[in-house]
Amino acid sequence: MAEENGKVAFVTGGGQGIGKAISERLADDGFMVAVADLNIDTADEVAKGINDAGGKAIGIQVDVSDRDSFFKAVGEAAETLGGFDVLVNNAGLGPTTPIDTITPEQFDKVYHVNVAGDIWGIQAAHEQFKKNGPKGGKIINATSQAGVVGNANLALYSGTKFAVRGITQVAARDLAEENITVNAYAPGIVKTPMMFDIAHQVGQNAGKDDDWGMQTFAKDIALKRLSEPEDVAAAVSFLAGPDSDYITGQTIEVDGGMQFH
Ligand SMILES: NC(=O)C1=CN([C@@H]2O[C@H](COP(=O)(O)OP(=O)(O)OC[C@H]3O[C@@H](n4cnc5c(N)ncnc54)[C@H](O)[C@@H]3O)[C@@H](O)[C@H]2O)C=CC1
Ligand SMILES: CC(=O)C(C)=O
Repeated sequence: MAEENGKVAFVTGGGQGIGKAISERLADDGFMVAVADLNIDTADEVAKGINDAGGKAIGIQVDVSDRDSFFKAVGEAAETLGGFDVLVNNAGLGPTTPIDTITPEQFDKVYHVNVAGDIWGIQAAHEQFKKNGPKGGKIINATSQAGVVGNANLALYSGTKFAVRGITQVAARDLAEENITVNAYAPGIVKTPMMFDIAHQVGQNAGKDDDWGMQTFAKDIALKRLSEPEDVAAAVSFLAGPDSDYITGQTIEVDGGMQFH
């Protein structure tokens, strides 16, 4: 663990997968971390692991799709940890949705979590950053390689992740005067419960097993290995730290070389 840097980071979806790795990495970097998740048990467990390792973290329950819940959780984190410097809008839903199967209910649910959730988070963080004066703050949003190039059978998910890149660019312009940077990370095929669910459905739909589903996504990775959550956390560490102070409105692709621009 690095020495505490006196800054507070709030990570949504911090209870598992990529969000867990980000929470642990930012704690290693010296941040006090609010591990925020719909599932308070996993959030508390991740926070406990960080505290046991010598860092400082709290678990907080949040439903990112609910604006009041997001504001309440961010307010609680700022009060308990003594400030607010970085928001990682990481929570997301990734259903497999062949185009004709998408229902209005599914559309509402996925857009409320993946898109509205990011907007509520930006608003709640902005309210706190105003108290920081010229110090500003950093907002980091999760998009995906599927938000850079449309992926088969992921119309709903890909659409939300394209929207996240648009919101990132606009918020970067809107908040720049207050020294608030807004960037995004676009993971590739990461070994998490979300990706294993997608691989399972793709394999099952093709009459194949889960490994075939995963390899279907993995075949275009230039570096020829699937991503660990820690690969993504390393890029978020850069975006949360001072070395990225002159970068805003950008999406960093952390996909082992799937999409090139
Ligand atoms: N796993 C992958 O291969 C990729 C993931 N991503 C993105 O990275 C982010 C994290 O993904 P994973 O770790 O794979 O997902 P995951 O499904 O393994 O974990 C997501 C976490 O978010 C939490 N969550 C879900 N709905 C929530 C809500 N309404 N409010 C608060 N928390 C909620 C869940 O409880 C869970 O702990 C997502 O935005 C995802 O779209 C992007 C590209 C690839
Ligand atoms: C889940 C995801 O973001 C993919 C397949 O890129």
